[in-house]
Amino acid sequence: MIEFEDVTKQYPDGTVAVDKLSLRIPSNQITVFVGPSGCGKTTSLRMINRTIERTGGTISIDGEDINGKDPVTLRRGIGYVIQNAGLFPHKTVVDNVATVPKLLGWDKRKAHSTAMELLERVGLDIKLAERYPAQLSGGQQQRVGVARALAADPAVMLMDEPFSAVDPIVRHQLQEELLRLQRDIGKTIVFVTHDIDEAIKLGDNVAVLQVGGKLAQFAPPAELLGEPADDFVRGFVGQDRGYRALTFVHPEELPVQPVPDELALKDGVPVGWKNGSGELLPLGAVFKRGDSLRAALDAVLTSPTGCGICVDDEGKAVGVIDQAGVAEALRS
Ligand SMILES: Nc1ncnc2c1ncn2[C@@H]1O[C@H](COP(=O)(O)OP(=O)(O)OP(=O)(O)O)[C@@H](O)[C@H]1O
Repeated sequence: MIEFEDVTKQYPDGTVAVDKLSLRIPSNQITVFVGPSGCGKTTSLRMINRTIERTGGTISIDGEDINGKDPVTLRRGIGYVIQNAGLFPHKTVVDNVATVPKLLGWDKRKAHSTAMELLERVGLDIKLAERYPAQLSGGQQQRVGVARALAADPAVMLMDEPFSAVDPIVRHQLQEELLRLQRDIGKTIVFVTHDIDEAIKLGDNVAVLQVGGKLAQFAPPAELLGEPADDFVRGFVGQDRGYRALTFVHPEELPVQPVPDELALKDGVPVGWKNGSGELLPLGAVFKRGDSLRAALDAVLTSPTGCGICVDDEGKAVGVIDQAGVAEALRS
C-alpha cells in the first residue's frame, strides 16, 4: 500500500500544487488520479518516486517512509512510464528495455532474454526489437515504454498520461493490453489521466482531484458514477454517467433470443443482416455472454435491425437481444 498523509507540495514560486492530500493506494490494483489540467496529478505522482520532493506530510510504501530511502534505490523499485514513452533514441528497442537490468548488474544475456520476453508480453512484434524508437509508431513506442518500466520487476508502476499522445483506436488497444497485462502481473499501478473515461475503464479506484491538489473523491468507478460526492465530481464525471454506469452492470443472464433466420452466418460467425431483397446489411457492434449491459445496449443501438448479437469466445453467434430485452435486464 502507498499512503499519502497530509502531503503538500508548494513550489518555490509559492504555487501550492498539492494541498494536504491524504489517501491510501491499495497494493496490486490500478489507482487512477484524474482531474482537470493543473490540479496536481503529475506532482502527486512524481512525489512517489521523489522526482519531485514534497514540502509537507509523509508518503510511505508498505509502511516505510520513502524519505528514509535513498532516492536512487527507491526509483529502482518503481517503474515509470510517461507520455511519448521517453525512450533512449540512440538505443535499439531491446536495449532500451534491457537498460535497467544491466544497471542492476544482470549479465548481458539474461538482460537481453528478459527484455525479449517482456516485449512479447506487452504485445510488441519481436521483429521490431532491433529497431530504433524513431522507427516505431507512437503506440509501439508506448508498449516499449511499458516493457522498459517492467524490466526490473518493480512492485510499483507510475504511469503519467502514457496513452495521451496516440489516436483513439490505438489508445483503446493499449488500455485493453494494460488490463490484460495487469491480470497477470498484479502490480500496484498509479495512473494519471485527465480523461474520465480512461479513469473509469482502467481504475480499480479513482481519485478525483480538484485544482490545488485537493481530493474531491476517492472511490471505485461504479461508486463515482453512482454517487458523486459533490457538484464538482458530478460535473467532472459528466452528463451521461447513468449510461456509463451500465459498464458495471453484469447481469448473470441476459434474456437472449435464438439466432433469427435474417442473420447471415459463415461457419457460425455473423457476417451481415439479410434484407428483403437478399442484400446484406452491415453488422453493428456485437457483445459476449457475461459482457456488461452497456456492451449489450451498444450492440442494440448500432444494429440496423435493432437486434444486438451475442457471440461466444470464437465469435460465433449464440443469440440476439432487442431493446425490450435490455430494458428487462435493466429492471431486474
Ligand atoms: N516547477 C514548477 N514550478 C511552479 N509551479 C509548478 C511547477 N510544476 C508545476 N507547477 C504548477 O503546479 C500545479 C500542478 O501541476 P501538475 O503538473 O501537477 O498538474 P497536472 O494536474 O498534472 O496538470 P496537467 O493535466 O495539465 O498535466 C499547476 O498549477 C502548475 O502550474
